[in-house]
Amino acid sequence: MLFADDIVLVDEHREGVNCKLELWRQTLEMKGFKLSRTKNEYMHCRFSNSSNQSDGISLDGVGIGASRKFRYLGSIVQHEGDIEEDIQHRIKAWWVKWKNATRVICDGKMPIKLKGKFYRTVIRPAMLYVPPWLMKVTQKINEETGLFPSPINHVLINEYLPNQGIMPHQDGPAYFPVVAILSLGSPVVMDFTPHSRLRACTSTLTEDAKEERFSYGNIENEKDKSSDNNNHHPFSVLLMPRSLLIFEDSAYSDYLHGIKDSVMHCFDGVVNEVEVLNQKEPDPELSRDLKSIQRTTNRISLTCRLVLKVHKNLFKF
Ligand SMILES: O=C(O)CCC(=O)C(=O)O
Ligand SMILES: [Fe+2]
Repeated sequence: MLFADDIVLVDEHREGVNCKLELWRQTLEMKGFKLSRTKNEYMHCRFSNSSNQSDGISLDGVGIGASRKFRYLGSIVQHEGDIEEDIQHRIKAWWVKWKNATRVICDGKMPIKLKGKFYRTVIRPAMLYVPPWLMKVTQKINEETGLFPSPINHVLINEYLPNQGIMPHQDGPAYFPVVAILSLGSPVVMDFTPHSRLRACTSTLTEDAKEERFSYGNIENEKDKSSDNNNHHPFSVLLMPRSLLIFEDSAYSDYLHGIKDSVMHCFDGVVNEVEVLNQKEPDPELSRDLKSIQRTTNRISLTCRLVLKVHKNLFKF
């Protein structure tokens, strides 16, 4: 039995697709093939956000089902032109491969020499390899921002459960001081708090501020330790899905950034609040009235940075 898959018929108009489909059907049937009515689907793309709707596509007079996305040659194409699902899918596939590879390295029974060989031939090339889809993302960030002096060479991919965040921290001197964070999945609020060396008096803690310090659990949150007298005030940013946050200069060197370990995030007073309230299609996890987010799905972030110096023999077995 012969089987053909992954065929896409494209046209600007519904009539065009219907004609092409009919031609395909007739040609295939002449050669003894059959087009499956259940497996074929059509997708109407709205890349230009135009509102005209398709009336549907039919095969031999019978309508076929509509789809909002499809997989073609390994890529997921979405009807509104987004690439979010594609990226999430590729990250998941990569994680599975990575976990399998690290299982070998962590295997106590494996001789150290063999581990070294496995590291050099499998792990290290995988770590230094930037897949083309990710390269496209980092190149676009480089080109659009013009903030990195050379190509981004480090992307950290984090996945957060709905109650997970990241403790307040600084990214440190190993990186060029510009960070670009691409967010996918659940929206969250990222808090920026001035570094303690920039706060004048720590003895004037207010009760509110003391409470804030412990709101991250047992990690000391330095937020509001004192209201500093040098223009370094805490602030927060709402990170919506598919948004790109870039910070540099004093936001990099003078502030800690963190995300609360909580399923509920309040976005009242975030620096980009207006942008959120103006959104045409609000995120289902976000309540405009309560100015809060109820995190129900995972969040994936791609933190893109430039490592200034890569040590060749960082790990040696
Ligand atoms: O996941 C994020 O949005 C932040 C990650 C981060 O700050 C880091 O990895 O240094
Ligand atoms: Fe960070």
